[in-house]
Amino acid sequence: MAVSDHVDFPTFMEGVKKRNPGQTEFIQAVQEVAQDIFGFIEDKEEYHAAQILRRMAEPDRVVSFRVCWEDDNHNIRVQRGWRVQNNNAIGPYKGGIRFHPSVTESVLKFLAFEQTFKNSLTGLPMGGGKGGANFNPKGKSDAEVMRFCQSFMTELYRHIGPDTDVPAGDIGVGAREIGYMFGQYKRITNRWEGVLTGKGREYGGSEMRPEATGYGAVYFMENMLKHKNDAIEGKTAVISGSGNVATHAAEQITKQGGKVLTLSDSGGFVHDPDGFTQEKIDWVKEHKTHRRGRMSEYVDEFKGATFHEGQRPWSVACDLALPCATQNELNEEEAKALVSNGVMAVSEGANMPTTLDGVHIFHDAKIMYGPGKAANAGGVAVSGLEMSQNAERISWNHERLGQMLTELMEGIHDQCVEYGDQGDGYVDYVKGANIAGFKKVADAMLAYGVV
Ligand SMILES: NC(=O)C1=CN([C@@H]2O[C@H](COP(=O)(O)OP(=O)(O)OC[C@H]3O[C@@H](n4cnc5c(N)ncnc54)[C@H](O)[C@@H]3O)[C@@H](O)[C@H]2O)C=CC1
Ligand SMILES: O=C(O)CCC(=O)C(=O)O
Repeated sequence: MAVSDHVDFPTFMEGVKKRNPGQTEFIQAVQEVAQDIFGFIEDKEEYHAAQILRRMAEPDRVVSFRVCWEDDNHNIRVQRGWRVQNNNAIGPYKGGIRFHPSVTESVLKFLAFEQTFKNSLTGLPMGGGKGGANFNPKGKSDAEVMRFCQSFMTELYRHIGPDTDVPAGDIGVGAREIGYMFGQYKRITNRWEGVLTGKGREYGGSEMRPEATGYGAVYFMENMLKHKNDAIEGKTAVISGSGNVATHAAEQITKQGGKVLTLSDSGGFVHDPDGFTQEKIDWVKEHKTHRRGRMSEYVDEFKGATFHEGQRPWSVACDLALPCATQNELNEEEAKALVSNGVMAVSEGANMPTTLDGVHIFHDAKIMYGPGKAANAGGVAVSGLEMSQNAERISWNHERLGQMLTELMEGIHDQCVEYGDQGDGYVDYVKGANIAGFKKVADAMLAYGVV
């Protein structure tokens, strides 16, 4: 193979910006990974010569399609759907589907890129993908959501399959939406196969999948603390979001003897100084998932709590922080506030919730900082186990899956330490996750030659 010119990091990023104009989230995600990978491959000519990072930052394909549906008033609505298939070097494309008005091609490309590294870290055979639509399920009836999901799957089904691409849930896509989409896939193809994960338990879903991302993010936090001979018990935690990831993270912090002080939604955050008990968390789950209500209503139900309209929770003093809502929800100023209030550790349940400037603040302060691609990998890991169970036509019990999740998160933590230990007692978990995730995918790509 010819020896290539070594492109340096700034030149590489110039190219990424030029080829992806205006795709700020995608550029941000690539930059965060590339700065570590350039250090790692500096003396490794084979990765340069084969243009591995350049190829990883160019999705295998981006499918975009029209999603047409009829609302309850018989108006015809038109939305745009996408599936980004980023990389399948180590297994079928795998990653969630997001329904939210903020969805763009840039957002889905960043998520599919991140997913490639995350899935590699799990050690399971899964490539990276992500999909979604700029559809807002908020305020829609069940019948409207069903018609949208059916229309979305009527196009998506031809691009996916149990050995090709296996989507799952993400923001705005939970058990209800997965049910409607799986039903439509089965109806069109006349095949019952494990083409989606996060399914209901009655029809092939896995035990522990609903809990896996939030619990996993707390297990990652637990592992970071354990590495420093510390524990969650007795610590206060600030959590953003109030969806699947946030409520399960809150539940697991509480189970381990921590005190959760906040939860939030796009309207603002609730501060409950008495802590979110299991009873309160169950109320939030029911309120958000079934009544589809707002967090502001929490203070009518539980006295002593306050609602902070239009604000995010990072100014509340805490030992632990878990951003579990969405991308770029924790900026430089907010990171500074957390650090000056004495935060010890951050574990990201959401994907890329901290801006690049915010990440620098955490690094400079040398606090324990677990990036999403490592800390929230428990969800996709249990999805991988759902695929295995579906393929074997078996189902494992809650206890067994709980044990497997615990071990998977410990394994991910240990890989981060292996590649991120700075030798002075500080572990750069971002660097560790980026390099460990990169290496497996890169080596598989090298094995395939130029494809
Ligand atoms: N569901 C899963 O298994 C996984 C989810 N994630 C990530 O976790 C995050 C949350 O996802 P889920 O809990 O599944 O979604 P969800 O739809 O269950 O909940 C999303 C939560 O984020 C809040 N939110 C959305 N936009 C917001 C904004 N602009 N400001 C403040 N809050 C906002 C919503 O109110 C809601 O509480 C996302 O970043 C997602 O990509 C990561 C790994 C797996
Ligand atoms: O379970 C899955 O396949 C998707 C999980 C996901 O979208 C994520 O890890 O961000």
